[in-house]
Amino acid sequence: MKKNINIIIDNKIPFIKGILEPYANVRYLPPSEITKDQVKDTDILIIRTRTRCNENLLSGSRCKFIGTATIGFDHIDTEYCKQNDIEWKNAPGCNASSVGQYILASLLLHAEQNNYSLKGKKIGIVGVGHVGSIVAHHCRTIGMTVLLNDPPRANTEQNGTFVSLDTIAEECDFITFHTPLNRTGIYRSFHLADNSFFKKLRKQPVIINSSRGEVVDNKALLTAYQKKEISDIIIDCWENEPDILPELLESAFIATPHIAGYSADGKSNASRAMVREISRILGIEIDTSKITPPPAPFPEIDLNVCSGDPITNAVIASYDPRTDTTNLRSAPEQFENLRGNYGLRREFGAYKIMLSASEKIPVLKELGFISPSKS
Ligand SMILES: NC(=O)c1ccc[n+]([C@@H]2O[C@H](COP(=O)([O-])OP(=O)(O)OC[C@H]3O[C@@H](n4cnc5c(N)ncnc54)[C@H](O)[C@@H]3O)[C@@H](O)[C@H]2O)c1
Ligand SMILES: O=C(O)[C@H](O)[C@H](O)COP(=O)(O)O
Repeated sequence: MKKNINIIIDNKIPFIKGILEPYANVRYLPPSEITKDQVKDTDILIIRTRTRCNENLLSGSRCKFIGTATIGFDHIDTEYCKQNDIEWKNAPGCNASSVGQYILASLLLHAEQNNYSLKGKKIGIVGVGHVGSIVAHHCRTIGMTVLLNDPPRANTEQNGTFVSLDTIAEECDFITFHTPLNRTGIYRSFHLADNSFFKKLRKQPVIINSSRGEVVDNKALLTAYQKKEISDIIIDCWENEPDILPELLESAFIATPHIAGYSADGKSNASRAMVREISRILGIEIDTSKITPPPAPFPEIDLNVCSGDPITNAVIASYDPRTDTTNLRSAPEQFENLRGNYGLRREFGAYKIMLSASEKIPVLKELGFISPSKS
Protein backbone atom coordinates (compact mmCIF):
# COMPACT_ATOMS: atom_id res chain seq x y z
CA MET A 1 0.00 0.00 0.00
CA LYS A 2 2.35 2.64 -1.29
CA LYS A 3 1.05 6.08 -0.40
CA ASN A 4 1.62 9.13 -2.49
CA ILE A 5 4.25 10.38 -0.09
CA ASN A 6 7.68 11.56 -1.22
CA ILE A 7 10.57 11.27 1.18
CA ILE A 8 14.19 12.41 0.78
CA ILE A 9 16.73 10.81 3.11
CA ASP A 10 20.36 11.91 3.47
CA ASN A 11 22.30 9.02 1.96
CA LYS A 12 24.79 8.92 4.84
CA ILE A 13 22.12 7.98 7.39
CA PRO A 14 22.77 4.29 8.03
CA PHE A 15 20.46 1.34 8.80
CA ILE A 16 17.39 2.91 7.18
CA LYS A 17 17.53 1.77 3.54
CA GLY A 18 14.61 -0.46 2.58
CA ILE A 19 12.54 0.21 5.70
CA LEU A 20 10.25 2.90 4.29
CA GLU A 21 10.00 1.79 0.66
CA PRO A 22 6.75 -0.21 1.16
CA TYR A 23 4.99 2.95 2.33
CA ALA A 24 6.43 5.87 0.37
CA ASN A 25 8.54 6.99 -2.58
CA VAL A 26 12.00 7.28 -1.07
CA ARG A 27 15.09 8.91 -2.54
CA TYR A 28 18.54 8.89 -0.92
CA LEU A 29 20.62 11.95 -1.71
CA PRO A 30 23.94 13.40 -0.55
CA PRO A 31 23.46 16.69 1.35
CA SER A 32 24.90 18.65 -1.59
CA GLU A 33 21.98 17.41 -3.71
CA ILE A 34 19.25 18.16 -1.19
CA THR A 35 18.48 21.42 -2.96
CA LYS A 36 15.42 23.64 -3.31
CA ASP A 37 14.68 22.01 -6.64
CA GLN A 38 14.79 18.47 -5.22
CA VAL A 39 12.83 19.42 -2.10
CA LYS A 40 10.01 21.15 -4.02
CA ASP A 41 7.86 18.01 -4.37
CA THR A 42 8.98 16.35 -1.16
CA ASP A 43 6.67 15.81 1.83
CA ILE A 44 9.22 14.55 4.33
CA LEU A 45 12.90 15.31 4.73
CA ILE A 46 15.17 13.12 6.84
CA ILE A 47 18.47 14.92 7.15
CA ARG A 48 21.70 15.35 9.14
CA THR A 49 23.55 18.47 10.28
CA ARG A 50 24.80 19.06 6.74
CA THR A 51 21.45 20.21 5.35
CA ARG A 52 20.53 23.74 6.38
CA CYS A 53 16.74 23.83 6.53
CA ASN A 54 15.75 27.44 6.04
CA GLU A 55 13.72 29.64 3.73
CA ASN A 56 16.26 29.18 0.91
CA LEU A 57 15.66 25.45 0.90
CA LEU A 58 12.03 25.23 1.89
CA SER A 59 10.13 28.14 0.38
CA GLY A 60 7.62 26.98 -2.21
CA SER A 61 8.02 23.32 -1.25
CA ARG A 62 5.31 20.97 -0.05
CA CYS A 63 7.51 19.75 2.81
CA LYS A 64 5.51 19.33 6.02
CA PHE A 65 7.97 17.37 8.16
CA ILE A 66 11.71 17.56 8.78
CA GLY A 67 13.40 14.88 10.84
CA THR A 68 17.04 15.32 11.75
CA ALA A 69 18.81 12.09 12.68
CA THR A 70 20.88 14.02 15.21
CA ILE A 71 20.68 15.53 18.68
CA GLY A 72 21.61 19.08 17.63
CA PHE A 73 19.13 21.06 15.52
CA ASP A 74 20.86 24.41 15.01
CA HIS A 75 20.83 23.68 11.25
CA ILE A 76 17.02 24.01 11.24
CA ASP A 77 15.44 27.46 11.14
CA THR A 78 12.81 26.56 13.72
CA GLU A 79 11.16 29.98 13.51
CA TYR A 80 10.70 29.64 9.74
CA CYS A 81 9.27 26.15 10.26
CA LYS A 82 6.82 27.45 12.88
CA GLN A 83 5.63 30.26 10.64
CA ASN A 84 5.19 27.90 7.71
CA ASP A 85 3.54 25.03 9.53
CA ILE A 86 6.44 22.65 9.01
CA GLU A 87 6.84 20.18 11.86
CA TRP A 88 10.36 19.18 12.81
CA LYS A 89 11.85 16.60 15.18
CA ASN A 90 15.35 15.65 16.28
CA ALA A 91 16.49 12.45 17.99
CA PRO A 92 17.10 13.51 21.63
CA GLY A 93 19.80 11.50 23.38
CA CYS A 94 20.47 9.24 20.36
CA ASN A 95 24.26 9.44 20.45
CA ALA A 96 24.83 10.77 23.99
CA SER A 97 26.58 7.56 25.13
CA SER A 98 28.86 7.74 22.13
CA VAL A 99 29.98 11.23 23.16
CA GLY A 100 30.40 9.91 26.73
CA GLN A 101 32.72 7.21 25.38
CA TYR A 102 34.68 9.80 23.36
CA ILE A 103 35.18 12.10 26.36
CA LEU A 104 36.18 9.33 28.76
CA ALA A 105 38.61 7.83 26.24
CA SER A 106 40.20 11.26 25.64
CA LEU A 107 40.52 12.00 29.38
CA LEU A 108 42.07 8.60 30.15
CA LEU A 109 44.55 8.96 27.29
CA HIS A 110 45.51 12.43 28.47
CA ALA A 111 46.17 11.12 31.98
CA GLU A 112 48.13 8.13 30.70
CA GLN A 113 50.31 10.15 28.32
CA ASN A 114 51.03 12.85 30.91
CA ASN A 115 51.53 10.35 33.71
CA TYR A 116 48.97 11.49 36.28
CA SER A 117 45.77 10.09 37.80
CA LEU A 118 42.33 11.51 37.10
CA LYS A 119 41.21 10.55 40.61
CA GLY A 120 40.44 13.72 42.57
CA LYS A 121 40.81 16.01 39.53
CA LYS A 122 37.99 18.49 39.04
CA ILE A 123 35.97 18.65 35.84
CA GLY A 124 33.44 21.35 34.98
CA ILE A 125 30.57 20.25 32.78
CA VAL A 126 28.85 23.10 30.94
CA GLY A 127 25.43 21.92 29.73
CA VAL A 128 24.06 18.98 31.71
CA GLY A 129 21.50 17.36 29.44
CA HIS A 130 21.66 13.92 27.81
CA VAL A 131 25.39 14.13 27.02
CA GLY A 132 26.57 16.17 30.03
CA SER A 133 24.80 13.79 32.45
CA ILE A 134 26.56 10.75 30.98
CA VAL A 135 29.91 12.55 31.09
CA ALA A 136 29.23 13.47 34.75
CA HIS A 137 28.37 9.84 35.55
CA HIS A 138 31.53 8.48 33.89
CA CYS A 139 33.76 11.07 35.57
CA ARG A 140 32.31 10.39 39.03
CA THR A 141 32.64 6.65 38.40
CA ILE A 142 36.40 6.99 37.89
CA GLY A 143 36.76 9.19 40.99
CA MET A 144 36.81 12.70 39.57
CA THR A 145 35.10 15.63 41.27
CA VAL A 146 32.36 17.05 39.07
CA LEU A 147 31.00 20.62 38.93
CA LEU A 148 27.88 21.27 36.89
CA ASN A 149 26.83 24.43 35.07
CA ASP A 150 23.43 24.64 33.40
CA PRO A 151 21.58 27.95 33.85
CA PRO A 152 18.34 26.76 32.17
CA ARG A 153 18.17 23.83 34.57
CA ALA A 154 19.36 25.88 37.55
CA ASN A 155 16.49 28.31 36.94
CA THR A 156 13.80 25.65 36.90
CA GLU A 157 14.96 22.88 39.24
CA GLN A 158 14.62 23.11 43.02
CA ASN A 159 17.23 20.54 43.98
CA GLY A 160 19.95 21.04 41.39
CA THR A 161 23.51 21.58 42.56
CA PHE A 162 24.69 23.89 39.84
CA VAL A 163 27.52 26.42 39.94
CA SER A 164 28.28 29.49 37.86
CA LEU A 165 30.53 29.43 34.80
CA ASP A 166 32.92 31.70 36.75
CA THR A 167 33.23 29.06 39.50
CA ILE A 168 34.03 26.45 36.87
CA ALA A 169 36.62 28.79 35.33
CA GLU A 170 38.26 29.32 38.71
CA GLU A 171 38.25 25.76 40.08
CA CYS A 172 38.44 23.18 37.31
CA ASP A 173 41.30 21.16 35.85
CA PHE A 174 39.10 20.18 32.89
CA ILE A 175 36.19 22.06 31.32
CA THR A 176 33.92 20.31 28.83
CA PHE A 177 31.12 21.93 26.80
CA HIS A 178 27.83 20.12 26.13
CA THR A 179 25.36 22.91 25.38
CA PRO A 180 23.28 23.28 22.25
CA LEU A 181 24.31 26.16 19.98
CA ASN A 182 22.01 29.04 20.97
CA ARG A 183 22.91 32.08 18.88
CA THR A 184 20.64 34.45 20.80
CA GLY A 185 18.56 34.70 23.96
CA ILE A 186 19.31 34.60 27.66
CA TYR A 187 20.89 31.19 27.33
CA ARG A 188 23.05 32.22 24.41
CA SER A 189 25.95 29.78 24.03
CA PHE A 190 27.60 31.29 20.93
CA HIS A 191 31.22 31.96 22.00
CA LEU A 192 30.40 31.00 25.58
CA ALA A 193 34.14 30.40 25.85
CA ASP A 194 35.70 33.60 24.52
CA ASN A 195 38.74 35.70 25.37
CA SER A 196 37.19 36.98 28.60
CA PHE A 197 36.31 33.43 29.70
CA PHE A 198 39.87 32.21 29.10
CA LYS A 199 41.24 35.16 31.12
CA LYS A 200 39.27 33.93 34.16
CA LEU A 201 40.85 30.47 34.24
CA ARG A 202 43.00 29.72 37.28
CA LYS A 203 44.05 26.08 36.97
CA GLN A 204 45.38 26.01 33.40
CA PRO A 205 42.68 23.46 32.50
CA VAL A 206 42.25 21.15 29.55
CA ILE A 207 39.42 22.51 27.37
CA ILE A 208 37.11 20.03 25.64
CA ASN A 209 34.55 20.90 22.98
CA SER A 210 32.29 18.27 21.45
CA SER A 211 29.13 20.40 21.37
CA ARG A 212 29.18 22.79 18.43
CA GLY A 213 32.24 24.61 17.10
CA GLU A 214 30.75 28.06 17.66
CA VAL A 215 30.27 27.48 21.41
CA VAL A 216 34.03 28.05 21.77
CA ASP A 217 35.70 30.98 19.99
CA ASN A 218 38.35 28.96 18.14
CA LYS A 219 40.83 31.83 17.71
CA ALA A 220 40.53 32.68 21.41
CA LEU A 221 41.02 28.98 22.24
CA LEU A 222 44.24 28.85 20.23
CA THR A 223 45.50 32.08 21.79
CA ALA A 224 44.71 30.76 25.28
CA TYR A 225 46.77 27.66 24.47
CA GLN A 226 49.66 29.68 23.09
CA LYS A 227 49.59 31.92 26.19
CA LYS A 228 49.46 28.82 28.42
CA GLU A 229 46.14 29.89 29.97
CA ILE A 230 45.03 26.36 29.16
CA SER A 231 47.22 23.26 29.16
CA ASP A 232 45.60 21.22 26.38
CA ILE A 233 42.75 20.98 23.91
CA ILE A 234 40.42 18.13 23.04
CA ILE A 235 38.28 19.19 20.11
CA ASP A 236 35.68 17.40 18.00
CA CYS A 237 33.50 20.36 16.94
CA TRP A 238 35.06 23.32 15.13
CA GLU A 239 34.07 26.71 13.90
CA ASN A 240 33.55 26.79 10.12
CA GLU A 241 33.63 23.02 9.56
CA PRO A 242 35.09 21.68 7.31
CA ASP A 243 37.47 24.68 6.97
CA ILE A 244 39.08 24.36 10.35
CA LEU A 245 41.91 26.39 11.88
CA PRO A 246 45.16 24.54 10.93
CA GLU A 247 47.09 25.77 14.01
CA LEU A 248 44.32 24.46 16.26
CA LEU A 249 44.48 21.09 14.55
CA GLU A 250 48.22 20.93 15.15
CA SER A 251 48.05 22.16 18.76
CA ALA A 252 45.23 19.99 20.10
CA PHE A 253 45.91 16.80 22.06
CA ILE A 254 42.86 15.14 20.46
CA ALA A 255 41.48 16.65 17.22
CA THR A 256 38.70 14.81 15.44
CA PRO A 257 36.28 15.59 12.58
CA HIS A 258 32.98 15.90 14.50
CA ILE A 259 32.63 12.16 15.11
CA ALA A 260 32.19 12.04 18.89
CA GLY A 261 28.62 10.88 18.28
CA TYR A 262 29.53 8.41 15.54
CA SER A 263 28.82 5.09 17.20
CA ALA A 264 26.77 2.49 15.35
CA ASP A 265 24.56 2.44 18.47
CA GLY A 266 23.95 6.20 18.23
CA LYS A 267 23.32 6.14 14.49
CA SER A 268 20.86 3.25 14.78
CA ASN A 269 19.05 5.00 17.65
CA ALA A 270 18.68 8.05 15.41
CA SER A 271 17.44 6.04 12.41
CA ARG A 272 14.93 4.23 14.62
CA ALA A 273 13.70 7.57 15.99
CA MET A 274 13.22 8.88 12.44
CA VAL A 275 11.25 5.80 11.34
CA ARG A 276 9.04 6.08 14.45
CA GLU A 277 8.25 9.67 13.52
CA ILE A 278 7.31 8.69 9.99
CA SER A 279 5.23 5.84 11.36
CA ARG A 280 3.37 8.37 13.53
CA ILE A 281 2.88 10.82 10.67
CA LEU A 282 1.63 8.19 8.24
CA GLY A 283 -0.48 6.53 10.94
CA ILE A 284 0.90 3.06 10.26
CA GLU A 285 3.02 0.52 12.17
CA ILE A 286 6.48 0.32 10.67
CA ASP A 287 8.78 -2.42 11.91
CA THR A 288 11.99 -0.99 13.34
CA SER A 289 13.41 -4.29 14.61
CA LYS A 290 15.92 -4.52 11.72
CA ILE A 291 17.48 -1.18 12.66
CA THR A 292 20.24 -2.56 14.86
CA PRO A 293 23.98 -1.97 14.98
CA PRO A 294 26.26 -4.79 13.82
CA PRO A 295 28.16 -6.70 16.53
CA ALA A 296 31.56 -5.38 17.60
CA PRO A 297 34.28 -7.09 15.50
CA PHE A 298 36.09 -8.24 18.68
CA PRO A 299 33.40 -8.26 21.38
CA GLU A 300 35.59 -9.65 24.19
CA ILE A 301 38.27 -7.55 25.83
CA ASP A 302 40.72 -9.72 27.75
CA LEU A 303 42.29 -7.43 30.32
CA ASN A 304 44.23 -10.28 31.91
CA VAL A 305 46.80 -10.09 29.11
CA CYS A 306 47.22 -6.29 29.37
CA SER A 307 49.57 -4.34 31.60
CA GLY A 308 48.60 -0.91 32.90
CA ASP A 309 45.29 0.47 34.12
CA PRO A 310 42.37 -1.88 33.30
CA ILE A 311 39.89 1.00 32.95
CA THR A 312 42.08 2.81 30.41
CA ASN A 313 42.75 -0.45 28.57
CA ALA A 314 39.05 -1.36 28.36
CA VAL A 315 37.89 2.07 27.24
CA ILE A 316 40.66 2.46 24.65
CA ALA A 317 40.05 -1.06 23.33
CA SER A 318 36.48 0.05 22.60
CA TYR A 319 37.53 3.38 21.07
CA ASP A 320 40.89 5.10 20.55
CA PRO A 321 40.50 8.77 19.54
CA ARG A 322 44.19 8.95 18.55
CA THR A 323 43.38 7.11 15.31
CA ASP A 324 40.79 9.73 14.31
CA THR A 325 43.24 12.48 15.30
CA THR A 326 46.02 11.03 13.13
CA ASN A 327 43.64 10.61 10.19
CA LEU A 328 42.43 14.21 10.41
CA ARG A 329 45.97 15.61 10.79
CA SER A 330 47.16 13.67 7.75
CA ALA A 331 44.33 14.98 5.55
CA PRO A 332 42.40 17.92 7.03
CA GLU A 333 40.93 18.67 3.60
CA GLN A 334 39.17 15.27 3.87
CA PHE A 335 37.15 16.42 6.93
CA GLU A 336 33.78 15.59 5.36
CA ASN A 337 34.98 12.37 3.73
CA LEU A 338 36.40 11.16 7.03
CA ARG A 339 32.92 11.67 8.49
CA GLY A 340 31.04 10.28 5.50
CA ASN A 341 33.11 7.09 5.34
CA TYR A 342 33.57 6.65 9.08
CA GLY A 343 33.85 3.12 10.48
CA LEU A 344 31.11 3.40 13.10
CA ARG A 345 32.34 2.08 16.45
CA ARG A 346 30.37 0.22 19.14
CA GLU A 347 29.79 1.60 22.62
CA PHE A 348 30.86 0.04 25.95
CA GLY A 349 27.73 -2.11 26.17
CA ALA A 350 28.84 -4.14 23.14
CA TYR A 351 31.95 -5.43 24.94
CA LYS A 352 32.41 -8.18 27.47
CA ILE A 353 35.36 -7.74 29.79
CA MET A 354 37.55 -10.66 30.88
CA LEU A 355 39.39 -9.82 34.09
CA SER A 356 40.47 -11.87 37.10
CA ALA A 357 39.29 -10.61 40.49
CA SER A 358 39.95 -6.88 40.61
CA GLU A 359 38.48 -3.90 42.42
CA LYS A 360 38.10 -2.36 38.93
CA ILE A 361 35.30 -4.76 37.93
CA PRO A 362 32.48 -2.72 39.57
CA VAL A 363 33.84 0.41 37.86
CA LEU A 364 33.82 -1.28 34.46
CA LYS A 365 30.26 -2.49 35.06
CA GLU A 366 29.19 0.98 36.10
CA LEU A 367 30.64 2.39 32.86
CA GLY A 368 28.39 -0.01 30.95
CA PHE A 369 30.69 -2.87 29.91
CA ILE A 370 29.03 -6.30 29.93
CA SER A 371 29.30 -8.55 32.99
CA PRO A 372 32.99 -8.48 33.67
CA SER A 373 33.69 -12.02 34.82
CA LYS A 374 36.50 -14.02 36.34
CA SER A 375 38.43 -15.98 33.73
N1 LIG B 1 30.13 16.02 18.65
C1 LIG B 1 29.07 15.28 18.44
O1 LIG B 1 29.10 14.32 17.69
C2 LIG B 1 27.79 15.59 19.17
C3 LIG B 1 26.91 14.54 19.46
C4 LIG B 1 25.75 14.82 20.17
C5 LIG B 1 25.45 16.11 20.54
N2 LIG B 1 26.30 17.12 20.21
C6 LIG B 1 26.01 18.50 20.62
O2 LIG B 1 25.89 18.51 22.03
C7 LIG B 1 24.75 19.28 22.40
C8 LIG B 1 24.19 18.75 23.70
O3 LIG B 1 23.59 17.49 23.51
P1 LIG B 1 22.56 16.91 24.59
O4 LIG B 1 22.00 15.67 24.05
O5 LIG B 1 23.21 16.84 25.92
O6 LIG B 1 21.46 18.04 24.57
P2 LIG B 1 20.39 18.31 25.68
O7 LIG B 1 19.39 19.24 25.08
O8 LIG B 1 19.93 17.04 26.29
O9 LIG B 1 21.21 19.10 26.81
C9 LIG B 1 21.73 20.38 26.64
C10 LIG B 1 21.82 21.03 28.00
O10 LIG B 1 22.48 22.28 27.85
C11 LIG B 1 21.82 23.22 28.70
N3 LIG B 1 22.08 24.57 28.24
C12 LIG B 1 21.44 25.27 27.27
N4 LIG B 1 22.01 26.48 27.12
C13 LIG B 1 23.02 26.54 28.02
C14 LIG B 1 23.98 27.55 28.34
N5 LIG B 1 24.02 28.71 27.72
N6 LIG B 1 24.89 27.27 29.31
C15 LIG B 1 24.89 26.07 29.95
N7 LIG B 1 23.99 25.10 29.70
C16 LIG B 1 23.07 25.34 28.73
C17 LIG B 1 20.36 22.81 28.64
O11 LIG B 1 19.61 23.30 29.74
C18 LIG B 1 20.45 21.30 28.64
O12 LIG B 1 20.39 20.75 29.93
C19 LIG B 1 23.79 19.12 21.20
O13 LIG B 1 22.91 20.21 21.11
C20 LIG B 1 24.72 19.05 20.05
O14 LIG B 1 24.94 20.36 19.56
C21 LIG B 1 27.45 16.89 19.54
O1 LIG C 1 24.02 16.68 16.95
C1 LIG C 1 24.43 15.53 16.80
O2 LIG C 1 23.73 14.52 16.99
C2 LIG C 1 25.86 15.28 16.43
O3 LIG C 1 26.57 16.46 16.28
C3 LIG C 1 26.00 14.35 15.26
O4 LIG C 1 27.18 13.62 15.42
C4 LIG C 1 26.01 15.05 13.95
O5 LIG C 1 26.18 14.12 12.93
P1 LIG C 1 25.90 14.43 11.40
O6 LIG C 1 24.46 14.76 11.27
O7 LIG C 1 26.72 15.62 11.02
O8 LIG C 1 26.26 13.19 10.70
